Amino acid sequence: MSGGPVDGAPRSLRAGTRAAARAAARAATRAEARAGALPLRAEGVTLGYGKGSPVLTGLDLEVAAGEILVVLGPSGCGKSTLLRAFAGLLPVTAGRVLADGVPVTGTSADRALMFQDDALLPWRTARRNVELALALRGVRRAERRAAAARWLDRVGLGDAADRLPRELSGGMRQRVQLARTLAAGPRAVLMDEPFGALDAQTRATMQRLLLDVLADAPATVVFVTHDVDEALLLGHRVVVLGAGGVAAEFPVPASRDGVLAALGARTEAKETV
Ligand SMILES: Nc1ncnc2c1ncn2[C@@H]1O[C@H](COP(=O)(O)OP(=O)(O)OP(=O)(O)O)[C@@H](O)[C@H]1O
Repeated sequence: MSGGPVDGAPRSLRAGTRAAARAAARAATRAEARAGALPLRAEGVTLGYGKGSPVLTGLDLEVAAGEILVVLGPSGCGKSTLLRAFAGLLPVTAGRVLADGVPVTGTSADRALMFQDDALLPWRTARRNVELALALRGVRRAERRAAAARWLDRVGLGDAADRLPRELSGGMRQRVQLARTLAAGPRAVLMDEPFGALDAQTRATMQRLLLDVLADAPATVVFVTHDVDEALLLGHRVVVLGAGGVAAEFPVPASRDGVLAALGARTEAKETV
């Protein structure tokens, strides 16, 4: 007997079945990885610095596992402050920040932060910058090199692995940062205007790269930007922060004009806020 019905089927049907099986395996891997993404939640959160008046008051915000939530809002409204609280770098004055239902009391490798500023160690090559993140995550020395090489390849920098940060362009350095951030397998990524300093073309490349990489290694993302188009391109949902808390919320696709109106910006005059 010649196996099951697939073996007896015409060649095109067998190929189709194999392709379907591969697609199912990919979907299963993605589902598995997505189950590892970290749900985040702010419950009645008040945040501030020292004795000054609070920056955010009684904020309620939920970020589902695997969701890309983009946070917009005028300068100084507290976007970075919110990210710091999710990262565990800033304690709440009131309320609770929860990751996977557990109160956040400090930093964790599960929750990675990526800034606009170039935070690479200047004396380490691109590869060794990525390896450092893996070492901090407890990856064994023998595996670090191969994993770092894979991630640098993934962001299109396989040939630049042995260059120092000063030998890389701004866009290349941000790509190393992205590789370094994601190589450590964080379950949530908190991104503070990560592409804000890049030229339009490099920025578009990075946006595509981020979505591409997240499709293979899903994580929950909270992404702060001033760019409405970037928000609508990347986000599953957009939240606009106003004085003290959430001023408006939009599922994506959302109307660009609606988001701009919530920001109080004049549609015809403003691309970014
Ligand atoms: N380390 C700090 N100490 C004291 N005040 C701070 C500190 N960091 C931020 N603030 C204040 O908290 C408020 C919110 O700042 P935050 O950086 O969160 O705003 P933002 O919305 O991210 O602004 P931007 O869009 O300009 O980056 C501002 O009034 C800021 O001056």
